Amino acid sequence: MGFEVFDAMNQPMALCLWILCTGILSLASWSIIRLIRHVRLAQTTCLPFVILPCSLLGAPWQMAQFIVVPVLKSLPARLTRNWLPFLLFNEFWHNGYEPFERLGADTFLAVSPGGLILYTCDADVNVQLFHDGNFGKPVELMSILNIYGPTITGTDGPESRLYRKIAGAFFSESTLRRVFAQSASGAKILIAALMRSDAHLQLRTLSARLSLNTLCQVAFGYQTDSDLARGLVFQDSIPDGKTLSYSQALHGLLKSMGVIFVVPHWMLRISPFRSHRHAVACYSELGSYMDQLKRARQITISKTPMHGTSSDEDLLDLLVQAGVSSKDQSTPLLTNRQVIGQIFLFMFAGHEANANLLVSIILILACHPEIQNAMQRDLDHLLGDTVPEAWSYDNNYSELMHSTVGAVINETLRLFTVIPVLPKCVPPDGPWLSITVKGQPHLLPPGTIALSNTSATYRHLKYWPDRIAGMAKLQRSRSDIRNDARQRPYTVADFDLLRWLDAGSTGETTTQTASAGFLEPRVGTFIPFSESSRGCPGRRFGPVQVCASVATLFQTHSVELETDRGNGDEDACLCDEPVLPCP
Ligand code: HEM
Repeated sequence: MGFEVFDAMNQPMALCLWILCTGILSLASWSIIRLIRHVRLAQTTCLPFVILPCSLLGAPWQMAQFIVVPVLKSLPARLTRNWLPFLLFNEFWHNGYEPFERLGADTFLAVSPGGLILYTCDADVNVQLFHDGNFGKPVELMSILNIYGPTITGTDGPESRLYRKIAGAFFSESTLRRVFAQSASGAKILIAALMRSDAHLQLRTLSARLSLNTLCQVAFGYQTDSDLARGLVFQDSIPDGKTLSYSQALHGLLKSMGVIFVVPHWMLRISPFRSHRHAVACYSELGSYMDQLKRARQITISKTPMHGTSSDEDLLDLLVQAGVSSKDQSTPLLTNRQVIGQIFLFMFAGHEANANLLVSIILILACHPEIQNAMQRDLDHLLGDTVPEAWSYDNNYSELMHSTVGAVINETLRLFTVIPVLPKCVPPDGPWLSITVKGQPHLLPPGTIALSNTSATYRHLKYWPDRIAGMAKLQRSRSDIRNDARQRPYTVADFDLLRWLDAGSTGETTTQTASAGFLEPRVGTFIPFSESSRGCPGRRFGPVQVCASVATLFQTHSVELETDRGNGDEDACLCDEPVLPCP
């Protein structure tokens, strides 16, 4: 009797244990079989490869890394340093070229049970990935952006090309004129906000609000300077029927995209976590803002048939018109979901990178007063005492971009690259594709993901010799520096304007060329906006916006590091008088 009770109690537990063990064993066998298969595939390419326990892009790693990475990092570095960096997406920027250097290859495959990923920082391979039209975009990685409808980025092939074609007319010279003027006007409002004593704690938020407001005014005819002024003091106006302002909804959503993408929305609504309920509120309120925006423009267009003639068409005109039938077009080119999908994508892609770039510039200038001083000298020379309202894209932009201002923007884009890796892929249902590495062709199997690592390319000494950090290295051995993450010889220390300004007069012309003394980087070595058919459509919009903002901010004001807090922390703050004289 006693034994029967014991058996009965343990049967469920034994069953669970058996299922667990069988599951683990099956998963392990499946992983080993797939790994062997992928290693064989990697061998056929004749490229160097490194074996990883899982794929950087796989869902299991994405979910488990927050627990596993601290454990792996606590192990002796010699056990992990040759492979772990290739699994740490968020550290690609920090690591720069170092993991490639350690491995001794600029192009190699990472092989795991999840598949093959090509990592490269070789300029020639970058060029092939961007310009060979056979390489596609791994849309499944980008489908997180399709939360309101299919987007230009979350699709590939003819569909993505259609969205691009519709939006293309917006990126014209007349738009750039508006961007320049609006950015200067917005930056004046930002100055007032930055003068507040706690502004340095909100630099990123303030910059994002400025950038979003500029984009909205120029691309969607939405928001005003007064909205910006209120937004920058966190007194946004919230219309009746809403609980969040438009920018609160968008920025709140961008923080929680993952959860919105993965978890059913009804679950988020009843979740005990406030952050979940907030995420879904941001999602639905932003959806409602975009819908209202679209409907209002539809009404305007239908009432004024001449509205949106080619010179004054904004992006919203183009998208809304593509979503309605007309005399020439009996079936609309875009469905409602496709229109809203593009509005969302452009709202996101059109302001985030600019905002981050402006913040990086402000911080880097605070770290380098001598560079700030030089830039202000150029601003004095080019703009004198004229007010921003008197400046224009036609008269000032090109000159500014060939001066220290352009050098600051480019050097910041190089060292603080906004997107640390650009993904491409060999289409899973297509043929093997060839890439040439150091003159040798290699065939990549279908389904291979290719990551062009811009952070590593921009810190590759072959393309970007470290003229300043080289001096420091004379005093410390390279391996000392490499093993001490805090002392790495790049980023802030490596910020060097003369690369861009003195290009014609340095030995760098062997690898790079110069136009009117301003560096034109060798193709494939500087790709902040990506290239070719999937390159950034805002590649001119972004610099125009940032250039006008920087000129406005720094013509009359300076930033300096606030170092008197006694806790060793340093922040940037804005001063109404130039800290350093601008002779
Ligand atoms: C400094 C500012 C900017 C930087 C550094 C930047 C950078 C980039 C990069 C690197 C990509 C390619 C991403 C990839 O291949 O995965 C991209 C794509 C894109 N960017 Fe920008 N961008 C900037 C500003 C803008 C602006 C102002 C707009 C629009 C007004 C914009 C709209 C887009 C769009 C729609 C895409 C997706 C293109 C596609 O998937 O085919 N960007 N951007």
